[in-house]
Amino acid sequence: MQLIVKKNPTELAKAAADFISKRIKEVLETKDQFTIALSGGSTPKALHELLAKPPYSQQIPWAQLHIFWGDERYVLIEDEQSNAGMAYDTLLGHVYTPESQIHIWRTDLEPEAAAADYDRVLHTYFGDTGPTFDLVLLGMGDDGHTLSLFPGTEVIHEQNAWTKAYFLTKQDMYRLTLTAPLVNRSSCILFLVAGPKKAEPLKEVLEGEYNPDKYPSQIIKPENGDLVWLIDEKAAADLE
Ligand SMILES: O=C1O[C@H](COP(=O)(O)O)[C@@H](O)[C@H](O)[C@H]1O
Repeated sequence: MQLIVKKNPTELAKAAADFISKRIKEVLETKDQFTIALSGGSTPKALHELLAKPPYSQQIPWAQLHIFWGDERYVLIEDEQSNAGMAYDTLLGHVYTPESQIHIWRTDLEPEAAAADYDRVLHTYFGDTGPTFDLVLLGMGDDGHTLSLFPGTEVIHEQNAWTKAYFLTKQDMYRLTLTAPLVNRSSCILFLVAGPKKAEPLKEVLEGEYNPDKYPSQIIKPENGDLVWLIDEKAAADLE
């Protein structure tokens, strides 16, 4: 595991953009498509806005990317809470990746059907065995959640399914999420974490006892891939 601390959210976004750009370049030297899973929430917005501009908008071969999402809120894409909607507004609307390579969760279907549809899309793309994403971008919520794996939910311990839909009582909303077994088969996982509200959960996730029911981000441990935590100084404040 690699831990990189940057001064503030602006430097964090720049470091993430450099990391992603370099990773894409390296992987595309050996194959012709790059698969990335995006995250939602507020932290990735600055990263997206940076990637949407030169030099990243020009140096990244966007047409060779296959874009997925690690999780989604069960709202239509037009809703301001939509992770896919946010990514279109801040990034995908400004670069060219063919629509057929942008794999959104079908929140126009019933929740279970949307999860089944995404499972089918993933199995069609990756097959049933072997490594999955070239890069998964993850965030961590103030409560230690990542993806839509929230504290105290059964989905944290899912062993088989690649996707899940479930009703998250505390948010009064369905959530759609990839599961840990799928994400942990990725070649690289990059957490982006910023701000003072993340300091306490981050300390517990990285230095506390293993208790993924309370801090679900602990369940993310790539089987063979790289795990990188890119964080800002405020989020790092409580670390030893
Ligand atoms: O709800 C979500 O939150 C997490 C963390 O978001 P942040 O706003 O604290 O950065 C995010 O990773 C996840 O994709 C999203 O659905």
